[in-house]
Amino acid sequence: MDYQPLYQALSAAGAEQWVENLPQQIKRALSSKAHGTLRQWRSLVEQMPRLSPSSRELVDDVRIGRADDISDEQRLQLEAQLKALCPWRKGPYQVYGIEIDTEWRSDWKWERLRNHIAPLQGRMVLDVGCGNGYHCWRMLGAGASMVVGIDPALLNVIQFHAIRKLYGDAPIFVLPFGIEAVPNGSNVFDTVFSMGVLYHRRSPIDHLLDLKACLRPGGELVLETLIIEGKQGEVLVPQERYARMRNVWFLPSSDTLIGWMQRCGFADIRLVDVCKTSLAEQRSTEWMPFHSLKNFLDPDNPALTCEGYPAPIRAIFTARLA
Ligand SMILES: Nc1ncnc2c1ncn2[C@@H]1O[C@H](C[S@+](CC[C@H]([NH3+])C(=O)[O-])CC(=O)[O-])[C@@H](O)[C@H]1O
Repeated sequence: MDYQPLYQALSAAGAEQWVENLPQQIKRALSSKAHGTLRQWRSLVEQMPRLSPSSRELVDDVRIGRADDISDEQRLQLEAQLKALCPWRKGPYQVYGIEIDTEWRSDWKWERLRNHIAPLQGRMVLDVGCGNGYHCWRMLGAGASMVVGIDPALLNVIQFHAIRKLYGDAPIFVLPFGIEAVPNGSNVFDTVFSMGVLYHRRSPIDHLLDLKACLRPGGELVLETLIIEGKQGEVLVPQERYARMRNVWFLPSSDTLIGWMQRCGFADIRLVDVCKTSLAEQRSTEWMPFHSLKNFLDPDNPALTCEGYPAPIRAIFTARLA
């Protein structure tokens, strides 16, 4: 992938210090010898064909090309290549007539927030914990001038490379590391998204401060996370697992989280959506055949997780950096 447009945009925006290290950071992560299957995944993407899609839709879904752009044989081969990158968690994607039916209906989350955020037209956007980049594509579709996603899970990054190859050149990049690898002096983004990440962080306040450090003054934060119902000051710290996930730390009430955001210096904080995750939004599919939400809830009481905690409720907040 040609990262030059990314380096140029970041340098022009004033993040020269990051750009100095970025090529090394990317190279190191994508050639990690500690990761057994990484080389296999990368060669799978290399073997995928460079096609010319007759259409590219990003506004209302992510749809690249049509079924009749390629032969049946080509489609079967492409489908097998994409399946070799399973499990696909975030999507859905339609590519050359292949429906990648992912574990999550990530498009539903986008629907819940799209009318509440500052218009992305011409904005430089960072999506922290972007998964395989599904929402990054929707951000590009909403007119962002450049979208940078970051995610430390390498299968996600490789899935993004696959979709990016099928789509063709575009100002969209997914970088193979977490928020902690973004250095000081990267406060160049007009909008920063953090969706589904805060509860994975052991220090939620530091996460909010890290997000703040990526925003230019006046920029917008879009924060989506698991919450609990409760008053100001209430927060759930699961004893061990939450909905079978080991790495879940802080589930605040919405008022508690608003307090944390205020304390971190965010202004105009708005709670724009609260939604109980349904079994239709997160489920096992042909493209993610493992256990999903249904298996993580109490079989006798779907209002509870199998550990006895309140079942997942997700909230979306917007805020501005004063
Ligand atoms: N330190 C970190 N820095 C950045 N990303 C991280 C970090 N730790 C984990 N992640 C990444 O954050 C993503 C969270 S998933 C949300 C995806 C998308 N945003 C969505 O809203 O659908 C939600 C979930 O699976 O619980 C994963 O892709 C991790 O690899």
